[in-house]
Amino acid sequence: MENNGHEHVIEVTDLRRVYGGGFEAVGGISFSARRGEVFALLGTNGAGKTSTVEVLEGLAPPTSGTVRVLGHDPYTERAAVRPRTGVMLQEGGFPSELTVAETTRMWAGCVSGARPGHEALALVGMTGKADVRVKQLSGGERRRLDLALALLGEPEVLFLDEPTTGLDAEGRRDTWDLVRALRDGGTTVLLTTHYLEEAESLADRLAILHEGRIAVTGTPAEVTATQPSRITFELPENFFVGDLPPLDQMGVSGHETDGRVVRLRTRELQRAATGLLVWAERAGVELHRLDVRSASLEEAFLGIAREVSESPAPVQERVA
Ligand SMILES: Nc1ncnc2c1ncn2[C@@H]1O[C@H](COP(=O)(O)OP(=O)(O)OP(=O)(O)O)[C@@H](O)[C@H]1O
Repeated sequence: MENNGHEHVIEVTDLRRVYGGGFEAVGGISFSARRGEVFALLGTNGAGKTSTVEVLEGLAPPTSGTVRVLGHDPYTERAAVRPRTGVMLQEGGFPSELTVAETTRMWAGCVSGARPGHEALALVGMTGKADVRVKQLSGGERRRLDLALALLGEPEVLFLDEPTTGLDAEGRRDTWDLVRALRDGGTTVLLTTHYLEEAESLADRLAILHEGRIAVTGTPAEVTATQPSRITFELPENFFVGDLPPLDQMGVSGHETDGRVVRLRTRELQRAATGLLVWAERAGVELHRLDVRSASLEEAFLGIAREVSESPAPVQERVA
């Protein structure tokens, strides 16, 4: 299969991975990523992200199901896939006595058509560290070196396993900018991360894994929309929730009170906020500590993890 334009570069269908002792780490998941798309795999610890990515990278075969990368089976057709992919592992594990430049040169020797090492180092802002030994690098600098090595072959598909772990805020933003630039240049990126802000900011689409299954998948906005938005405020003395207009008519689906603090949940944030503010204006009431916010991916993540662990059967592919 040729992969031009918008065809799927990564296709995972009913993937299962069962380890030696019979433990099912990945329980039949399906997702795909197009050319020039960032797809994020999120999940609780032990959810099956690495077990999935290892199969995509061709490091292990699926127990059942099919996986295609650039139209090929990454395990049985490794020679066709490997030169077109870049892999950034969680632990680079390079000889610590080598300098950054030596490491880059050594790695470039294993990559066909590698770009010059200094170019890869420049992409990740490591030009000034070329002569430093790997063992002297900070944790964040090692992650940048790992990324530079993954970029040596100018890959069409890039696997990034927790790429910004250990990076400071600036390093994280730099990596995000680089991933966006690679994506805009047509690279397909499969990202695993524990930073929900990272997924929200970078991913075109994402899937949240829980106990080896996809609990929810979609764009960050679609996944976030599975959770209600919230309005919080403090009612002044002598006012009670019963003084508010009927909550259901404002699109409010639920509420809690804690002393004078009122929390409203709604899936119609604009309608609920307008109803509340118009009421306050007319009643001459000042709402202290007013906070109006859409659900974040973090709330969606926590909500889904909670919901799935409480329900007997996982909810598959709730958002198409
Ligand atoms: N070789 C193995 N043999 C048996 N079980 C394994 C093996 N490797 C991983 N597992 C188990 O499979 C499950 C999924 O692990 P995996 O590393 O894929 O999760 P993850 O989502 O990447 O987690 P984390 O976020 O903690 O890195 C875990 O329960 C883990 O203990």
